[in-house]
Amino acid sequence: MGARLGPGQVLLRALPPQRAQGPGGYPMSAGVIYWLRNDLRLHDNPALLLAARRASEQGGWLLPVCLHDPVQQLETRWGFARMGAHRRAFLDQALQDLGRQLAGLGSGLLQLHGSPAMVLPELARRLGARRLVCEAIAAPEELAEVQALRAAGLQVETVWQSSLIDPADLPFAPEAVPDTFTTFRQKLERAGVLEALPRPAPAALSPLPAAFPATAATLAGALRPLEGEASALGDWLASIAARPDMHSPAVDPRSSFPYAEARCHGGERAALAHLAQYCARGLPHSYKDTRNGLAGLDYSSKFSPWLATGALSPRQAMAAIRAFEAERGANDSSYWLWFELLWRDHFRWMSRKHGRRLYGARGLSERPLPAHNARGFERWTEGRTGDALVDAGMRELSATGYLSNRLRQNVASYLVHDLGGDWRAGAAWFESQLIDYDCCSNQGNWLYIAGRGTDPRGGRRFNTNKQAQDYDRDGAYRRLWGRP
Ligand SMILES: Cc1cc2nc3c(=O)[nH]c(=O)nc-3n(C[C@H](O)[C@H](O)[C@H](O)COP(=O)(O)OP(=O)(O)OC[C@H]3O[C@@H](n4cnc5c(N)ncnc54)[C@H](O)[C@@H]3O)c2cc1C
Repeated sequence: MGARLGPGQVLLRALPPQRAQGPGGYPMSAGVIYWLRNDLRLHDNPALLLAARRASEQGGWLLPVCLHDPVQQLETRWGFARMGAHRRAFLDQALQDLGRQLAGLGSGLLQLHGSPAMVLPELARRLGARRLVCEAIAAPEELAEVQALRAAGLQVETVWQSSLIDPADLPFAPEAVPDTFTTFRQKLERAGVLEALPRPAPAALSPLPAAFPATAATLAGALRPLEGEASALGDWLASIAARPDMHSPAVDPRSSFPYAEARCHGGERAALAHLAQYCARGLPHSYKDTRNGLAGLDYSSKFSPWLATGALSPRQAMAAIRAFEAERGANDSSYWLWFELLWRDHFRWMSRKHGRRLYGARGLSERPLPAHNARGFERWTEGRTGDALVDAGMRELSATGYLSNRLRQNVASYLVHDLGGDWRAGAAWFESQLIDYDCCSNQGNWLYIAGRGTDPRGGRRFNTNKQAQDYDRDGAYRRLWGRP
């Protein structure tokens, strides 16, 4: 199955004849599809718990599914694939881990190739299911995906679970969240609002559909589901099963997040092990002093790649930090982890509040449309701008899929304010490259730098020479990444 085939083509070619149907085109059967999105974990996953409950209430099966949408492989308008090789490789690690974990609970993970609107309703029909549960994501494309499933007749339940603070605990309506971060944080802290407590992982899951032509073990084989199955359902599933190009890039040993090493692998087990060792080594006590570092694993928490894929829940991370504080004392640094995780929350609420407007060229501002400096942008992506700090950062990003916050700020500012480039091209490049790509955090931070978001200060311009003096005085970082 070629990755470039559109989902429509895939289905039209591959579908076997329809089986007998019940009302609304769905045969009657007790079963629930759990569609995994950015929540690739068992711990603190209320959506999975709800799906499991629905399945057992009906005495039916539960099928965990994740999709590889070909849209991710298409070229953006800026001339590169939406999901680059590092992101794909890290995600694949996370899916393999989850597949094994689900198999351990007597279930499995089915990975399919296609868009949600094309694949999920058809899968439901063929399995005789109508119910689907997934996490809620407050971003335009993700909302449209759910709408399309409902329009296709599926009974979709979504569960909001990606923020530290539960929506019900906010001291204001989610639609009225203050636009400025400081006001948001202060109101929460004055009201004594705390993060929601993480929910335990399920101890067992309902079985896979009986009609399903594969064992849990073959399903857990991640990208090799259903080969050689003879039934029509098996043929159909095999024909749309994902087999993305699996060339994992070699990871540069200079990386601050060497995800080729087991300790930094994608997936829940590595995430939880990382969190445990981060606290056991006392690093929350020094976070605020080290967080502006540029190279190495320990200068910041490195939670973000696991948070972005959902392998780590922010509530679980915060629970570990609270336990650390209870045992070893709180200080400014451990507080600052909460502070930064609140930034992540704030960008989520902003996306939920302002919706599509945040994704337009002007953002929330009335300022003229941004220009696109095509040659400058190309030099920027390749680390050939002539600014040593920016170039070093851009090389690290494309060689490893990770970049420190300090350098993200500098390279973003340089594109927007020094090269006069379109912030959307920069955001799209980050989306393609970052293994911790998170739609709300990425969009929010780029808008913030470009002065087109909710921050009242009208943008941030970083003086990269001064930044190099302040944060890379001895030039070690620029030397480290001085060559590709
Ligand atoms: C232009 C730009 C684009 C960015 N794009 C992303 C993105 O796609 N995904 C992403 O997770 N972060 C993004 N960030 C935010 C930040 O750079 C990363 O979250 C951070 O570098 C991740 O490393 P860490 O986990 O070690 O962070 P730490 O410093 O240890 O922080 C702990 C956690 O707090 C949260 N956090 C910290 N800073 C921010 C911030 N500025 N905005 C939102 N959350 C924050 C993250 O969840 C992070 O994991 C972006 C920043 C900039 C300036």
